[in-house]
Amino acid sequence: MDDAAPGSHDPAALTPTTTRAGFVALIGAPNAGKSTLINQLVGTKVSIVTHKVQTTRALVRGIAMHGPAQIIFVDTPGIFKPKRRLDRAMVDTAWGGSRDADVTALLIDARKGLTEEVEAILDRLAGEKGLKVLILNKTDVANREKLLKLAVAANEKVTFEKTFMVSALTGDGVADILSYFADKVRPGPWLYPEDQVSDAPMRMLAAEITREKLFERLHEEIPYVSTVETELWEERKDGSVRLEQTIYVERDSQKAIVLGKKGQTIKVISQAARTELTEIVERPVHLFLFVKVRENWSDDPERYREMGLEFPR
Ligand SMILES: Nc1nc2c(ncn2[C@@H]2O[C@H](COP(=O)(O)OP(=O)(O)OP(=O)(O)O)[C@@H](O)[C@H]2O)c(=O)[nH]1
Repeated sequence: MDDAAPGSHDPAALTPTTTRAGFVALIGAPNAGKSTLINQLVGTKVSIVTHKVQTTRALVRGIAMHGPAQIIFVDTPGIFKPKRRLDRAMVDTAWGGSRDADVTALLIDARKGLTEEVEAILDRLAGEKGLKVLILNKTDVANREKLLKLAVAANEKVTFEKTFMVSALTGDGVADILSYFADKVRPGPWLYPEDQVSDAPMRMLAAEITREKLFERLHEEIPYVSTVETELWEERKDGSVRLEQTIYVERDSQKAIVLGKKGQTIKVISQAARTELTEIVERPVHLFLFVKVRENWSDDPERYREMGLEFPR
């Protein structure tokens, strides 16, 4: 017999279910700890974490399973004052991600407190609709009195349904956030297979890892003008993976820096990326890196699409 009432076209009524699923957007100033928190919530490395700012260029989603709930996190690029075209695209993408989500969570670095950047985000967030929560991060290094003052000040500016205090680094308080979100996402079928922790295509994740290694190795201008693309991801019969990636820079002089003397720099970057990828895919990885000069890539709409960003007009 059909469970649905006669004449009902509500799909939920046709498939009675207790599962829940939905999106949570994490927004915050660069370095607030969004990537660290998502990795902690999901339990697997899906989003790159570095000590440098503005490393998250594309939306990378992590998926957490909590009882019958599937929570899909959108790790938005840090929201900051846009100057270049690429920066504007990142900011627009961040706010777009927030509007599409069931819950928007603002993450604040509690040690830094209400900086000018955070104030600007609060002002804009106050005008946005939807369910909002506040997460004060880095409690492991923040002073307790300051934390409480910060919570009060932020809540005066924006109507947050709840305020959490966590350390994304140690995991302290993170379980509470997960239970809360599990409760807030809507009843409905799961949007991804249960065992799939990330829908970020493996190619993109692999490119992010190599870009992270570039950041770590080259401290100057280079990482900001380079992009990494995975051209080939080949599963081989012997169980290993062959990966070919291209690092794009804007000038020959930058190419020389990335390669290093006798190719030493690129070798170190490649070894570090390969080690990490091998751990993640739990298989031997053969990584081949190429460096190419592509002038003005940051003005090319196609490069933006590859990074999951809208090209700003
Ligand atoms: N002490 C401490 N450090 C943290 C905590 N959470 C994150 N960090 C550190 O803060 C830095 C920035 O963390 P990320 O997770 O990369 O920050 P993000 O907000 O994703 O940064 P963008 O990608 O630039 O937007 C890293 O060095 C983290 O290790 C925390 O709870 N405590």
